[in-house]
Formats: sequence, structure tokens, C-alpha cells
Amino acid sequence: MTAHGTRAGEDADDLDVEEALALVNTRDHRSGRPDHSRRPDHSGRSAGERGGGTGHPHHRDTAWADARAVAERAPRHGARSRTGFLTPVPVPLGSALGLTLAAPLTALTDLPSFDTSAMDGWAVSGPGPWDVREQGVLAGHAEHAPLTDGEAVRIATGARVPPDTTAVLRSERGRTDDKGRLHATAADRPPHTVSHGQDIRPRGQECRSGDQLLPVGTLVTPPVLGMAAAAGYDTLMAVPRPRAAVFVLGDELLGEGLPHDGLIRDALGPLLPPWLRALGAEVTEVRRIGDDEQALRDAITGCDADLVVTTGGTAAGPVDHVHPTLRRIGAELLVDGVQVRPGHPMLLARVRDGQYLVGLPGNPLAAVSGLLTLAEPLLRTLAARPAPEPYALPLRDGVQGHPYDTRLIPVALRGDRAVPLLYNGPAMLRGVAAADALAVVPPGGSGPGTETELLDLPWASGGIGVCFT
Ligand SMILES: Nc1nc2c(c(=O)[nH]1)N[C@H]1C(S)=C(S)[C@@H](COP(=O)(O)OP(=O)(O)OC[C@H]3O[C@@H](n4cnc5c(N)ncnc54)[C@H](O)[C@@H]3O)O[C@H]1N2
Ligand code: MOO
Repeated sequence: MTAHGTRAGEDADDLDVEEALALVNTRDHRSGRPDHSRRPDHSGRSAGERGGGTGHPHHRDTAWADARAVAERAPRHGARSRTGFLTPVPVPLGSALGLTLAAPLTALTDLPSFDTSAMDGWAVSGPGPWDVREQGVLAGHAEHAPLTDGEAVRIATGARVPPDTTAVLRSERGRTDDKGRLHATAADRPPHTVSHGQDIRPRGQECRSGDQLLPVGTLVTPPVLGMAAAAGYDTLMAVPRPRAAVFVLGDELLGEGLPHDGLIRDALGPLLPPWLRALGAEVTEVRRIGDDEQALRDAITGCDADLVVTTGGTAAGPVDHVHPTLRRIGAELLVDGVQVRPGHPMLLARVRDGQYLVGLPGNPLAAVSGLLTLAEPLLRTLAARPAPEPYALPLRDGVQGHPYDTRLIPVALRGDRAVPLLYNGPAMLRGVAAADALAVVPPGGSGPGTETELLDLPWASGGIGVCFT
């Protein structure tokens, strides 16, 4: 975990991290101080909002862990690919960060590809003193004439040593006398001799052409890009980024300004594209669609993205068009409701072979829950990325559970504890905006100190390079 100090309090000089945390862990707006005395209703909802009143799981709802497994496996059951990942393509190095190698990285050259000076100094042949050749050897220049025994030539780090060089003498370990002859002087290392091969990087020291440097499946990180370039690559065979389109539904949404007249700001249009990118997707389209069934249908059927993400319209209200539209276009529902709070109306469908749709609920934290439950594992399989190592930390404070459903609760990490954050109701982003992770709270809840599974937010760790591109 990184950057605990760079979250909520970043641009407030007099706010330390604990105070920043307090901003999302108190409801006492006037004092701004944490109020640990209150035991909040962590659901942030009234009893009437829970589970349609009964609290019982809906008959179609999939258990949370099963829903993630279905999403992870879904692409493997398509006709196009048994592995589930997208067809690898050659990708220029400059675009390959965050992708997965689809072929082993095999050296296209010896490294170093010639005997190289490791230091600035002189290439020497045989024991000293040496006669110094007039013209020196710089890096990037063609091969020089062989040295004869007793001869030296000025050489720069990285330059190719002339044939018959026996060692390189560093500039600080040699001096030339008034006749221009070079002597080894290393005061720290008597006797003043130069051992054979000293400060020469021999050709092939790191690898020989044809050696496997990295296996298939390696995540392309900055050092992998550097290694690939050094080994002679201009492009890498990699699994491309899955292409994702985002359709934001709802007549009540504003693209700018203050809420007014029952209209509210669209929070998901700004939130989802960068989050999807952080999960490894290329976002090809973000479109606001009103509560218009035909427009939704046209948008889905006209879209060639690997993943369509819709927001809102998943429930059973009069303008909730996602289910009817999926039925009409013959999509196969793979997950239709999940035993998780928030976000239980989320769904996953196969629109056609090779194209999936994740229907996120409209409530913003419910949408985040759907993103991590369904979109993250699906994108991971499409992009051939490994599952993150599961990990758990004890909760600092207990979290009230739902009787039947898993709860996902924003937490901040403080040392080796996860601090549950308030403002975690389905319509709220205040908690998750200050969070490092979401805690997976099982049905029934977790007491203080209970080891609890955490889902990292991609920018808190592990999101190397794929974040914020
Ligand atoms: N009778 C029932 N009603 C609802 C149930 C239920 O079980 N029975 N479940 C509730 C839960 S839980 C959720 S979550 C929502 C899911 O609703 P939808 O996916 O159909 O979403 P909408 O109705 O379109 O919107 C819900 C809520 O979120 C606001 N919203 C929508 N999009 C955005 C956006 N892009 N940015 C910010 N806010 C957004 C919208 O205005 C609504 O307030 O259904 C409950 N109802
Ligand atoms: O519980 Mo809903 O699923 O508000 O998000």
C-alpha cells in the first residue's frame, strides 16, 4: 500500500492523515472531529430500502464469490477462444505497458552484443606501463584496430573494446608520465596491477541470442519495456486491451453544473472510464443515453466493443430498460442479481459470442460494487492477467452485516488494520473516494479485529502503468 499521506488531506496544509480520515468517519460536520461514540448504520440506508423489505435473497441472485467466478470464466466458454483471452497482436513498445506477453521474450541478440568497457579510462593490452594511442574510443563507434601488447587507448564507458584488449584501467587508477606512458596507480589496491578482463563487460554476459528472458504471461512493466528494447524488440506479441464502451442511462442526469429541479450530476460518466482503464481496458466510447429503450437497443447492437458497461436501469422500475432490452436482443444472462450490498441488481450477459455486457446499478457505490464484482474478473480474463493475490487484514472497527448478502465496505488502510469508512451507502461516493480498498464483509458481519478479505483499488497498489493512461 502506498501514499497514505496523499489522499484526502493532500492539499490541506494543516490536515494530517488522521484528520483526513475523520472527514469520512464522522457525521459531525460542524466540528470536523471523528465521532467514534456513534455506532453507525453502515448500510447508510433505511430499513425499508434493504432487500425489497424482506431481506431475503432474490431467487435468481448469485452468491458474490460465485458471481466473480462466473465473470472470470465467461470468456472461456465462448466459441472464439478456450483460453478466454483476446487474440494476441504485435504491439509497439510505446503502447505495450500493462499488457500481458503472449510469447516469451527471447533475446534477439547477445547482451552485451560486444565486449564493452564498463568504465571511463583506458583499454590496455598486457601488463603496464603502456604506450597510449592517440585517438580514443567512444561509445557508439565502429571497431578500432587491435591493441598490441603494451599499448593502451582512451576509452569511454559503453564503448566497444578494441580486439586484444586484456583489461580496462579506470581513469582514477592510472596516470600518464611526462613521456606520455600510462601507469597503473591504484593507491587503494597495491600492487598496481590490472587483472585480466577487469572492467570489461564480456559479450553475452547477461544473455545469449535465443535465451528466454521472460516467460509468456509476464505483465509488461517499465523494466520489461526496457529489457525488450535492449534485447532488440520494436514490438511485443501481447494480449491487447479489451475494448469497453460505457452507456450511461437516465433522464435525470446532468453533464455539468449544479443539481436543479430534480436533476442530478452524472457521477458515473467521469468515474467509470478511468476506472476501466485502470482495470486494463481501452475505453472506446462513453455515451449518455436517456431512459430510451430504443436508443439503448441501438447503442448495444451497434457496438463492437468486447465489453459494454451500462449504468442504471437494472431494477424493475418503469424506465428500467436493461432487462427488457437484453431479452429483446436475445442476450444470454449469465448473472442476474448478486447477493451483495450495495449493488445487488448488477448483471452480466453475453450479448453475442465474444461480446459481454455488465449492467451496473445506477446508485454510484452500487456501480463500483458491480465494476469490481463482474467487470474486473471479466476484463482480467480477456486481457490474460493473473488474479491478484487475495489478502486480508483485521478490521479496526466492527461492521454490521447483511443477513444474507456479502457487503463491500470502503476501508482506509492504517498500518496493519483496515478502517471501515462511513458514507458507504449505495448512493454515496464519499467513503470510497477516501478509501484504499473495499472490505468483503460476509453475511452476518465482522467484529473488530476480524481478518477480512480486501479488494484493492487499482491506484492503491498493483495498478502499474495501466492506471490513469
Ligand atoms: N422496488 C425496488 N426498487 C429498487 C430495488 C429493489 O430491490 N426493489 N433496488 C434498489 C437498489 S439496491 C438499487 S442499486 C437501484 C438500482 O437501480 P437501477 O440500476 O435501476 O438504477 P436507476 O434507478 O437508474 O438509478 C438508481 C439511483 O441512482 C442514480 N443514478 C443513476 N445513474 C447515475 C449516475 N450516472 N450518476 C449518479 N447517480 C446516478 C439515480 O438517479 C437513482 O437515484 O434500485 C433500487 N430500487
Ligand atoms: O443495495 Mo443497491 O444494490 O442500493 O446498491
